[in-house]
Amino acid sequence: MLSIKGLEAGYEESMVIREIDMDVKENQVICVMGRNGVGKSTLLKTIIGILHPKKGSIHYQSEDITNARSSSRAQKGIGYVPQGREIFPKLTVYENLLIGLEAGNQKKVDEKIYDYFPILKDFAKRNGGDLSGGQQQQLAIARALVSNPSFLLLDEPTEGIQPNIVQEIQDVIVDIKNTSATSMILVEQNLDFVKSVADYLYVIDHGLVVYENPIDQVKDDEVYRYLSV
Ligand SMILES: Nc1ncnc2c1ncn2[C@@H]1O[C@H](COP(=O)(O)OP(=O)(O)OP(=O)(O)O)[C@@H](O)[C@H]1O
Repeated sequence: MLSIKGLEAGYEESMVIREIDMDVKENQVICVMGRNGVGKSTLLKTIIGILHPKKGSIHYQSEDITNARSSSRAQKGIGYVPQGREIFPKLTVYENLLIGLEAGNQKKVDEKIYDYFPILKDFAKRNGGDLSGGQQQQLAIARALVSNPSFLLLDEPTEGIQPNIVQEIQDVIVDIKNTSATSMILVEQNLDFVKSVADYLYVIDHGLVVYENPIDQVKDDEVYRYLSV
């Protein structure tokens, strides 16, 4: 479904990700772990098209999207939840969701979004900036889901979030996996969370894949070896 080959990307002269190969199949949840600053967000930004690769290719549903605009990737069904949420603080919760609709081909906000995150219905008229961090994260995920993506990129959705909301986000990811064909790449720091949602794990270090395994073959100590500072 998504195939990345020999991907290299970075900022100006600095190469951050180097020679990354990754394959994601339909309905698969892939997790990417790694220490701070190793290039996880850079990888997602390159997949969604905010950054253009210096080398390598990205194919989505057999189509070469290596040089496609990010708006066209969104139209093709790739949704993105950036690190730090990036919701619009002066717009209401509902208006934030409408912006998510513009990215895709859906016409209205599916009630399922409110089944996932009931607080967004209760707080529909509040400004996004007045929500708690956890509620903003729910809004950021919902904003990506309203366009009914076939592929979802999630950048550290549990970072700094209270445990009950982490649990809700986990439940939503598992439900999407169980009830749709949607695939995901999830950047995450929490190995327990990863093991509860993922099918396959990649660990990145210095811009390279240094460890990969199906989740049922992942050994915690091997992963922690790459995560410890
Ligand atoms: N806009 C930018 N311009 C220049 N360098 C950047 C920019 N954004 C990130 N970097 C650098 O690229 C490297 C990788 O950053 P990236 O955000 O991809 O790491 P990460 O693995 O997602 O880290 P974290 O876990 O802290 O979010 C870091 O050295 C960072 O300082």
